[in-house]
Amino acid sequence: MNDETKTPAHYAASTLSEALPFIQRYDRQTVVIKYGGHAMVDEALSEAFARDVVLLKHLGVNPVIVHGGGPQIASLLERLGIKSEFRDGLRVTDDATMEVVEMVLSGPINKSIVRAINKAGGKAVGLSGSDADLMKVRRASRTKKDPDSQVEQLIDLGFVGEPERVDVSVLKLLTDYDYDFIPVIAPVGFDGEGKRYNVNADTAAGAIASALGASRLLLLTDVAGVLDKDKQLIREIRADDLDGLIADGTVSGGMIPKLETATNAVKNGVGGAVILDGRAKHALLMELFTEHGAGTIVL
Ligand SMILES: Nc1ncnc2c1ncn2[C@@H]1O[C@H](COP(=O)(O)OP(=O)(O)O)[C@@H](O)[C@H]1O
Ligand SMILES: CC(=O)N[C@@H](CCC(=O)OP(=O)(O)O)C(=O)O
Repeated sequence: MNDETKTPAHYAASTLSEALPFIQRYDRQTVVIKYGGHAMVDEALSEAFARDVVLLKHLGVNPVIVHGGGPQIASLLERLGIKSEFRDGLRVTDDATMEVVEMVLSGPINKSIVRAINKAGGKAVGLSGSDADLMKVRRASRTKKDPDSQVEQLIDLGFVGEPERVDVSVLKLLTDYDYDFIPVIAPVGFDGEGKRYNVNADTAAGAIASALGASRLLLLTDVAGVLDKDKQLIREIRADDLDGLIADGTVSGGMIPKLETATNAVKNGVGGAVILDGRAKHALLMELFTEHGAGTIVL
């Protein structure tokens, strides 16, 4: 049969057939998907995302979702007249901010993702890092050189947490093949005293992917991947390149914790971490089940 006589159904069937080696590669493998706040603003895209997650599950992959919600937190903080600032891509979090962060992440955002997946035929379960001892954190600290004295100064980020210990037992239970649940996790952790902490969603996803020994960590965001100074997509980054990319200003803002997460996850045994465009329909399927992949892979 030549190409002219092929119908769309023929193309669909051959696409499915070409996906076989990828379906075999990811059979029963855990893939942690970080669903960023910027990638969830469009309702049609959110529905497509939920359908793709359910399809992954039916194809034998074990998807675990960790979500963000930065823009949604920002909008509620603004409505409440609470000022917010970021340092090194992390939101400085005081008491009042923490209240809003937990309200937004563990409330409407988490539940809307759960409902979208369930509507598409999956069985999603909403959790936060505070459930079942999932994500114990320590207070995050950052330092900055004073430009005049060149002395390192401590930056206080307030209630920002860095994962210290991830207990994946609840995730193992939920994703057991007898039950087939899809965990959807809000990045709110707790410390040894039971205090709640705001964790950057990329960082949370990376820690969970490492603890699960995931084959892939997919970080969905609102850019095509990591861009160079000429705004061209960088297809591959090695862990050793990161410091240089930060130092020369190629990456900044929210891309810093994203790349730190990706490189740490790979160092900790995750098969590969990919930063990809959540605004592109079926980005997940393209990345996992086609030759082409999408975005920037960190190896
Ligand atoms: N080199 C870079 N390539 C791509 N994006 C970059 C780069 N440096 C900084 N960024 C910024 O990082 C943002 C992605 O991080 P963030 O806003 O935290 O996303 P998300 O909410 O999806 O986690 C991009 O929208 C872009 O503004
Ligand atoms: C400490 C810190 O910065 N926490 C983030 C948590 C949400 C998040 O990471 O959301 P996105 O992935 O959509 O950016 C915040 O408060 O915005």
